[in-house]
Amino acid sequence: MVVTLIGYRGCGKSSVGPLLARQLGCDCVDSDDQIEARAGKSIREIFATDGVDEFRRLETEVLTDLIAQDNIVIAAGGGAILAEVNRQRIQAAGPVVWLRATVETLAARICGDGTTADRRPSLTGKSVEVEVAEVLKARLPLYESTSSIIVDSDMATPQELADEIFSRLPSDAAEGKR
Ligand SMILES: Nc1ncnc2c1ncn2[C@@H]1O[C@H](COP(=O)(O)OP(=O)(O)O)[C@@H](O)[C@H]1O
Ligand SMILES: O=C(O)C1=C[C@@H](OP(=O)(O)O)[C@@H](O)[C@H](O)C1
Ligand SMILES: [Mg+2]
Repeated sequence: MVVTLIGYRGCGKSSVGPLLARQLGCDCVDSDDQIEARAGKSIREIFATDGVDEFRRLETEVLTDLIAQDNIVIAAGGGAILAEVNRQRIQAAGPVVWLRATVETLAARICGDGTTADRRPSLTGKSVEVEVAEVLKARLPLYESTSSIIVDSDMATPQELADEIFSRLPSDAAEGKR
């Protein structure tokens, strides 16, 4: 059973993932942690030194390895759905959960998150509000079409979201089978 959490930066994938994994009795792995560990540098440094294409290559490599593990919740990065190969692999592996949120919520959470600096280099060079609005608009069809479960993250706590996702997973996923 592989459950993958997708959604825009700040929607709460990294916060909800460990809570959901606890309920499922499995581990949660954050793909950004794995990418940084493999590269030996922060995501900001990867973007600056190696470029965004190298970051996306590492992201595909990490996701592929994580999916090969059984019994795992994957907190994906917000751009994981950009590559078709990633979309196909996470869909084939099990339930894909989109944590949907408004531009206002996402911008507020990104700006209020102390880890943003190293983990979330600018994607466009524009202000956070403008970037979220533009990039989210472009990605919305991919989040929607890739997900099998959608939860609204604006008004709920991470624990409430984990509870909702757990209750909506196919029963075989909750039993540790795919
Ligand atoms: N449901 C929520 N309600 C309020 N704040 C949240 C919620 N989920 C996440 N946050 C906060 O938003 C910021 C980004 O969360 P994070 O889990 O890192 O998102 P993602 O991994 O999707 O980018 C963090 O500061 C986190 O504490
Ligand atoms: O949306 C994106 O393109 C990205 C999202 C980030 O992860 P979070 O969604 O966990 O912030 C991280 O993978 C990187 O900065 C790229
Ligand atoms: Mg994250």
